[in-house]
Amino acid sequence: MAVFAPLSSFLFLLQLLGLILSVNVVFFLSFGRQQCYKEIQEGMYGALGKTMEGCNQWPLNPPNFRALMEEYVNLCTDLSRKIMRGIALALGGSPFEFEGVRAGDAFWVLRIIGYPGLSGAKDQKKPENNIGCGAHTDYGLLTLVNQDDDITALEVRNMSGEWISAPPIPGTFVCNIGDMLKIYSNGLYESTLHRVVNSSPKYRVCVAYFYETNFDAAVEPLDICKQRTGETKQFGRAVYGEHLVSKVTTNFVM
Ligand SMILES: O=C(O)CCC(=O)C(=O)O
Ligand SMILES: [Fe+2]
Repeated sequence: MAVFAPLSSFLFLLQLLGLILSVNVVFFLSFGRQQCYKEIQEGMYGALGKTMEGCNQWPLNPPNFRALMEEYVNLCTDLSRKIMRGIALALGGSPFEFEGVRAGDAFWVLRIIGYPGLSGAKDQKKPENNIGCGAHTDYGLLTLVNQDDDITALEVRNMSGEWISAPPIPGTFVCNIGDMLKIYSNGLYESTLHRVVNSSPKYRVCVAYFYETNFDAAVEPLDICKQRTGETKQFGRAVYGEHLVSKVTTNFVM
């Protein structure tokens, strides 16, 4: 997990999202979590894409919400592609390792999450706030986490197995490495286990953008990474769309 400076400040957007999250308008609702996906047209990926086909449902108010979110997604996509070029170079490849059939048509997910503060959970007589996000790894290549500046809630498990905080640094994103990058890099990059525990009294908002491979990419360790890790393939082949569908259908069952 690493921290990167963003292209610009999105404070205004977070304020706007605070407003949106207080009313019941959703794309795909599960307790304060709203998400949209890069749209998959009918038949685009055959049986592989069937579960994910359809359009995002945008709220009509505020009227510029959709345009703002689409602009945000475009900026995050450009930034992520640039970061992936840097990572490709760092792995010893060409800057374009993650273009073409790998991530030239990168799938993406945008998730807007609201975590109630401790005071909101008091009436349930819970000693601590367990309305959060359980330990998991992200599925794709990279995640850009845009979190409230004044609440430390995101935790990461380090190599010694301890949970450590990833405190917000104003003006930056936390960047998670996802499962597909772990496979491509043959384990040189770890998809970091993380979770969210909001122990503050304040409602926390996070906007997480997930930069993925192509939906139908068949992901396996890159030769350049195998050479650096003793030629042994640590992971088998995984089709990103299958991995996503299996996570989505088991993680978000209502
Ligand atoms: O709320 C956060 O800081 C992270 C959320 C997260 O890990 C996720 O949505 O995958
Ligand atoms: Fe995550």
